[in-house]
Amino acid sequence: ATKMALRAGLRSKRGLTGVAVMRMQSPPVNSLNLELLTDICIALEKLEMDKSCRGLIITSNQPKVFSAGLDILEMYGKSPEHCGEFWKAVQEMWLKFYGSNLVTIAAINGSSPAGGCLMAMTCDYRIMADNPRYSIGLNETQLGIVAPFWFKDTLMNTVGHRTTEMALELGLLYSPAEALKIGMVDQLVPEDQVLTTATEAMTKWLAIPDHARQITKSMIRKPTIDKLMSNREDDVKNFVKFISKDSIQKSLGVYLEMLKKRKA
Ligand SMILES: CCCC/C=C/CC(=O)SCCNC(=O)CCNC(=O)[C@H](O)C(C)(C)COP(=O)(O)OP(=O)(O)OC[C@H]1O[C@@H](n2cnc3c(N)ncnc32)[C@H](O)[C@@H]1OP(=O)(O)O
Repeated sequence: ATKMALRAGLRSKRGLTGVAVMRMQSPPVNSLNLELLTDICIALEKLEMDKSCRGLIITSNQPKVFSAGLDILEMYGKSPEHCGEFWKAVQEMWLKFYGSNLVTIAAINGSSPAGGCLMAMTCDYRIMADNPRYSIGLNETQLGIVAPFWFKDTLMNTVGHRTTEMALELGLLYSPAEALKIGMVDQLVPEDQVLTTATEAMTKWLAIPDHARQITKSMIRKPTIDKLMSNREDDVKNFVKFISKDSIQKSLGVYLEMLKKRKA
């Protein structure tokens, strides 16, 4: 099954060219498994190489959810080898998005916990549906797991030091209004206007000459990217060691059960 729809080189009625729209469609909740992560990375790599493409809007084709974050089933009851491969794919996704030369806009049309929030925060601009039922944030500690330093860095670069302490230690999930207040998202709009607003915002970003914007973006983000680049292998080892612990596996199992019970 295709996990993603991609429309590159989109020409809208308003004459916006060179903008791709990536719609995640991995039912039910766009949890980021190895397959979806790989598809996303390949698509982004192709767009980066396509000289006619200058911008990317990422959104969801699933109702009510942008992305449920990392697929817990990729980390629960799996071999250390599998966990290592999975983590490399998570790193790759982050590196590609955070370091992208394209203008990237997240059109967040549903809830976006943990890895979903991380993915949105790698973008240059975030527009979220103004629906109080939706939430966004890095809730890892609520699962009994610890977000790695580059999740923390991304959050810190987005909302600042003190807010990161509260958000990350408490594993807070924010309503769209709260997320706007702390700067986790940049704009709230009615649900049916998320994509059109993203297109409007894109026009503004594309008015800036690419080379000037790209060099500026790189200057701001490079130190954070370099930190992971020079620690990639250790980061994989740390993840595998941490996630393989009996106590952590037990926490993930309890959390998965809670998700199922909540549904019942
Ligand atoms: C150790 C180093 C750090 C590792 C870092 C990890 C970062 C992460 O991203 S961990 C993942 C954290 N994600 C979450 O906590 C989100 C959990 N999901 C939800 O809160 C909700 O599903 C939702 C708000 C996203 C959507 O709610 P909705 O009511 O529409 O759907 P549900 O009925 O809850 O879910 C449907 C179905 O999907 C399963 N599921 C949901 N999220 C995940 C997930 N992240 N991984 C795997 N599976 C997930 C859920 O259990 C349901 O399954 P069943 O239909 O089989 O019951």
